[in-house]
Amino acid sequence: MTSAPHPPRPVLEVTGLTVRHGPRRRRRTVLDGVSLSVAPGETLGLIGETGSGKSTLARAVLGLVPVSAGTVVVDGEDVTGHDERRWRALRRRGVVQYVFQDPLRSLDPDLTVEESLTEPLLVRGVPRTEAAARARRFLDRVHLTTALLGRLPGELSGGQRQRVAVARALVTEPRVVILDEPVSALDSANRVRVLDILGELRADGVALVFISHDLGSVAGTADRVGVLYRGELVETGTAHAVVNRPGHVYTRLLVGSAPTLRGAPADRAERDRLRALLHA
Ligand SMILES: Nc1ncnc2c1ncn2[C@@H]1O[C@H](COP(=O)(O)OP(=O)(O)OP(=O)(O)O)[C@@H](O)[C@H]1O
Repeated sequence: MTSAPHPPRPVLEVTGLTVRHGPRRRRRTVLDGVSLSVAPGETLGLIGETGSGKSTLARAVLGLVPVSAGTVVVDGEDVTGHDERRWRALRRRGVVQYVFQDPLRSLDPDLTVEESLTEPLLVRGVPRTEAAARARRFLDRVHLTTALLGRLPGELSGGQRQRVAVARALVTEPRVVILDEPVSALDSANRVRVLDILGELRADGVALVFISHDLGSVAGTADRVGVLYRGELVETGTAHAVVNRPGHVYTRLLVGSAPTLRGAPADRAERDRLRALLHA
């Protein structure tokens, strides 16, 4: 008798994550008991309106904001109680990487593309020739030519810059890459290109957390979608299920407001009804 294969161990496991901001008497809960997990090669889309806590969740996973309760386990390592020294060591190993909405935040304006791509490797002790070879390989991975290696970020188009930022996140061969609104600053042609590249990464076994306020960008790329609403994860499911059978009122409103997702958008009266329910 053959036993069923074990599901792969998640590379990111967040359990009951709670983040509160502000001084004690005016403390606000920004994330409230959020639990999620991402498997190798899986893309989790995280959507929510502005202020719902998406960036806070990403920052908490990266040790950039203090966690009030809950745990974060990255590649089997509980990082919740890590001090700054252990975080630095983890970041240096490049296990988790972060790509910002604005690639100029991910890239040093004074470093050439080649320097941006080799720097994370050189600090880890990778020999220069190997780092240079890897930089070329990952530039190719994001469909850019080596002719760009000598350019500064300011000498690239927005779409090229974002692809360099993705390549830089990938050179350390991370287990998890968190992309915070990676396509929202791009025009539609570049948006499609970057989304295609993210789709291709799945085959490499990299786990992606793709954060966006736009369900339309996420639904085509993500295997599963989580919906954050006012700091709570109100819904998770396959992209197909969330789009076709949204459970939470907020998700129904999101789906109803995105005409390209399911043919016709919900009519105005239906959207007004859902909005009224949300704010009741
Ligand atoms: N350091 C902080 N101190 C106090 N409040 C904060 C802090 N950082 C974020 N917040 C608040 O936490 C809430 C969630 O913010 P967050 O940036 O995570 O939202 P978001 O979903 O990423 O929004 P956006 O889509 O606009 O980037 C917001 O109300 C924000 O004002």
